[in-house]
Amino acid sequence: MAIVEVKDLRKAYGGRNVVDGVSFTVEEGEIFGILGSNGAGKTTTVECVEGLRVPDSGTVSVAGLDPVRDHDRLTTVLGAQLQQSELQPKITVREALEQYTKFYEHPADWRALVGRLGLEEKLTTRFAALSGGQRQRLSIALALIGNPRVVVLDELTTGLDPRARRDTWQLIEEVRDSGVTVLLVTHFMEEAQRLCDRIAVIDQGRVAALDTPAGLVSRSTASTVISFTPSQPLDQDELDRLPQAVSIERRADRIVINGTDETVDAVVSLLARHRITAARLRVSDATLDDAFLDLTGSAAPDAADAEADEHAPAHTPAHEERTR
Ligand SMILES: Nc1ncnc2c1ncn2[C@@H]1O[C@H](COP(=O)(O)OP(=O)(O)OP(=O)(O)O)[C@@H](O)[C@H]1O
Repeated sequence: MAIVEVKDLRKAYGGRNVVDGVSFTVEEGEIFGILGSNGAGKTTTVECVEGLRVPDSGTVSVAGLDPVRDHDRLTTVLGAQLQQSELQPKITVREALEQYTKFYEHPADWRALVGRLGLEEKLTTRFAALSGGQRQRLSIALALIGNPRVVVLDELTTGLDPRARRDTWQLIEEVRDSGVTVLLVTHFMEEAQRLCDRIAVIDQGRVAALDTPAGLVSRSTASTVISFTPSQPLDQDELDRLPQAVSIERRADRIVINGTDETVDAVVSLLARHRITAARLRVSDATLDDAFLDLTGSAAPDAADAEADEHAPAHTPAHEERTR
């Protein structure tokens, strides 16, 4: 059963459509990913779901509620990840949990959440003294305090080191396993591939594709990657004529080609024709990065982008129209 329904959502700023007819539904119990490059319109989309921005047109429904019109009731079904700026640096973990508990009529027991999220030892620690990973744990705890049916996590693991990121992935899976639907906004291909049941790839305000991670990879035209080191130089014109090759890269002495099984057959014949041997020949399935490139025409946003974002100024104008 769909718990979030977004239909033909549109939002423009300064005459530019930043969300341009986005539609998707999130099924109860899934981790649904919104994946896209910087500025693709991901946050604007989920903030419309959270009722923090007012759509220009289109409809959004969360458990049957209109996020803007029914905002008070929405907070009982939807938990949003805390923005760091919303907590005082001096507040302790315990104080934050107690304060948030008061916002809800039927809150979860914060002590149980603290146990689940491994924050027991940190109850008297001030927010400013928490590590990035601990802040994210607190952020998840605060999003879950109202016993929501859906949580929205926007770039939750940006800025975390790989270990803390993996720990956070496990927590997100545990949240889903406890019956809460997760709407996850991310830059990270690996994160999307590992966690999401389905992914909407957003490109320039539109849904470029919506499928399972495996479905996105297999529907991309470049579903296979072949790489090898030829024993003699290969003529570029001949490589360019390979059927269904989406990209051909030379990396030092290696050639890496994204294509299909037909491309692989053609590479093998080409090598045989010229009596060229291929050292360290590898044929593998394409990854979500390859599919992303194929679907959006731009390279997958990588960790470096995300780390850089951390230090970029937040979009403050959006908050002017926040409804809470
Ligand atoms: N309140 C606003 N006023 C003007 N422009 C805005 C506002 N909010 C967002 N934008 C612009 O809309 C576009 C989409 O922004 P959005 O934050 O939704 O993208 P995003 O996919 O979440 O990007 P990122 O990954 O960088 O956060 C961007 O070009 C952004 O600068």
